[in-house]
Amino acid sequence: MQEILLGINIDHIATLRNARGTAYPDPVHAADIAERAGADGITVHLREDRRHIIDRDVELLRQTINTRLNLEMAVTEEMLTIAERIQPEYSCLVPEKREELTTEGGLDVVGNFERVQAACERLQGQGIIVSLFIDADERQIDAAAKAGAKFIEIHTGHYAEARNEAEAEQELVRIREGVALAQSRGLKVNAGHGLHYHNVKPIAAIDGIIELNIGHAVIARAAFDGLAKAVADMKALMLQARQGV
Ligand SMILES: CC(=O)[C@@H](O)[C@H](O)COP(=O)(O)O
Ligand SMILES: NCC(=O)COP(=O)(O)O
Repeated sequence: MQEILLGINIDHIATLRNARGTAYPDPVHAADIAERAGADGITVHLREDRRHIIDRDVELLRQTINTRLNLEMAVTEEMLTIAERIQPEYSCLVPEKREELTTEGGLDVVGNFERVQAACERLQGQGIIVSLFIDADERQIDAAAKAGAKFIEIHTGHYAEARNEAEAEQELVRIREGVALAQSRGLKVNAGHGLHYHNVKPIAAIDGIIELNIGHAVIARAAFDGLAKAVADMKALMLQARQGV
């Protein structure tokens, strides 16, 4: 049986921090906990609007991560320069729209071929492994291979957002076929986006997928799994104060 790896996306630790402008919760601390719990890599998306992860986080994570840093980024000169300076193990090129709540689809490698190819060449020339975040679409997979990327990350958002079982099954078939096609083109395959505790198993079962990148659902689950202790710790502190401890 082939092993499957888990990359944990910690963007939304930073979302929570930035909501109050505090120094906590700290993505560096989150990465440490995730790694100790078995994460095989840490993923962050440095968005152009810096709505969650900021440059300082990426710099500190680069110094502290013990597994691998996967830097998700738009294909812009600004981000390419940052990646060259930070030297993540992986750079995942993603599409970005300023007004979107989260990434809405895969990168259009066909429509931006020269730009993506040049970015692959530039980053891989620096020893950074490039992954292209794309839909399970034959034309995009072919273009990704032609652009020289070593990996693709198949966008599982359409599967995650399926409105019924038939739609989910249709998306699963598309993803399975995409994985097989990508492998036949010499690409290594990761997957991610919108995966959670109730929809991950059929994707994780697909042979050939090397790693799943999962963030939002894990951070959301952590809030509830940790809530009872957090409340009890606060109450204990207050009672200690009344007892003069
Ligand atoms: C590329 C991808 O699927 C996710 O990493 C997503 O882009 C994360 O960004 P947000 O956390 O802002 O949704
Ligand atoms: N590339 C996908 C990712 O990093 C995590 O996406 P999500 O689980 O936060 O939707």
